[in-house]
Amino acid sequence: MYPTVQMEIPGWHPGLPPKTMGRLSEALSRPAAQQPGWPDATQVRSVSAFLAALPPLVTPGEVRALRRDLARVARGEAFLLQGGDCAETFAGNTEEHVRGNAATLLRMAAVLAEGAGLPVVGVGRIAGQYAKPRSNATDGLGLPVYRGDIVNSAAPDPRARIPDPVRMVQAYQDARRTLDILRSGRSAGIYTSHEALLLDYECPRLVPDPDGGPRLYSGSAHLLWIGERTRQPEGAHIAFAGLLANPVGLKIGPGTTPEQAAEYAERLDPEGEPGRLTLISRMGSARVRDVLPPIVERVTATGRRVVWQCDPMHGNTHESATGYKTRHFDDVLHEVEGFFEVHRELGTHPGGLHLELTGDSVTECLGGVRGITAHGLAERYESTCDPRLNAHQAMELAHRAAGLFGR
Ligand SMILES: O=C[C@H](O)[C@H](O)COP(=O)(O)O
Ligand SMILES: C=C(OP(=O)(O)O)C(=O)O
Ligand SMILES: [Mn+2]
Repeated sequence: MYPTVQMEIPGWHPGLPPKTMGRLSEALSRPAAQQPGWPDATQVRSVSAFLAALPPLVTPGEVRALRRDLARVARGEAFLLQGGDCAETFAGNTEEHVRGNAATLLRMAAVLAEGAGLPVVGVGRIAGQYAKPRSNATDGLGLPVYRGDIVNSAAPDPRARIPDPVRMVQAYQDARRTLDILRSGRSAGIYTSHEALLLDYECPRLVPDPDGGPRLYSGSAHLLWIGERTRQPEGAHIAFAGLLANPVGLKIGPGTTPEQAAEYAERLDPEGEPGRLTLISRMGSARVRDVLPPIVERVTATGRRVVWQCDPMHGNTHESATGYKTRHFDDVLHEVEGFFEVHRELGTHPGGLHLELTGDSVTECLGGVRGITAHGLAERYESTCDPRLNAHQAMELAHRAAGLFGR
């Protein structure tokens, strides 16, 4: 188990009414997993205060539009396609990269819309996907592990791995620039999302509901999700997600019991609002057909309409014979097929896909019609964390998934 930290309770948040501040403080009084060991707490406090004074990246109006769209997905009237880099990087977020990822997502959305006969809601893992939870505290070289550009640098140098809170400001600026690129292009209709992992970044981005509602809007992204490694029921991340007016996602791995899934649904969707919660299953191709059905049945029995989304990436990771962290296209496809089969049998809506992909011609995942081999991975392996489908593999998956609707 990775050590948890006790967050510092901020006393500085501008504009939050005292009652709300009390609920945020309660959330942050819980143990928070996967937070960096910042070397200088005073510096974190001043960076957080600086971040809190910066304008939101997304507006409550946009967030409400996504809530309406996800309600349609939950009712079976639309499909959700979410995808992008495992880890965005400051250096890698060029205009070409951002436009390439968005264009790939839009092309896939068109294919899926035709296959499903439904509108597709497009959400990027973009404009903020900078923080990474890790399995181990050190990497293969024995250095403190890379935790995403918002925390430290991937460079294999002990000094570069020291968490630097100023990187949170750089992440905000990079996200703003990415959004500007998205909003000025054909990709303008894509919503943003990232894992709500780094609480020192997420908390300053909260704003009160302009209509006086009890929940807080995150100005950080339209949709935030809680990861597999930080979903401890009594932990800070789940409590944080419960405060949000934004729709929230929750990753559920093969260890999740049906009872736990129902408890998450009750906790994160207390009002039973269709689409408020997206349950993102990442079971692995060998487990999805066994593990997912009782979860879907149990959550459906609570009367809630969640979005069921399949992440066929994170349960299918292995090391290649040539030493690369990779996934095989066939395993990814097999998990997607299993997900569709489960929902067909239960009569529930296979609501969406959650993918790590890029428009770049990288060689990070094996297989696909172009047949990337273990030796071919070295050609262009650029991810700083998990392997992504390249544009060809992503389109191939979209075509195969499009063929699964109504079968
Ligand atoms: O993106 C997901 C996780 O951060 C990632 O799979 C963890 O990778 P690790 O097992 O190499 O730490
Ligand atoms: C960290 C991730 O996944 P998970 O929490 O499912 O392992 C991710 O989506 O990058
Ligand atoms: Mn990942």
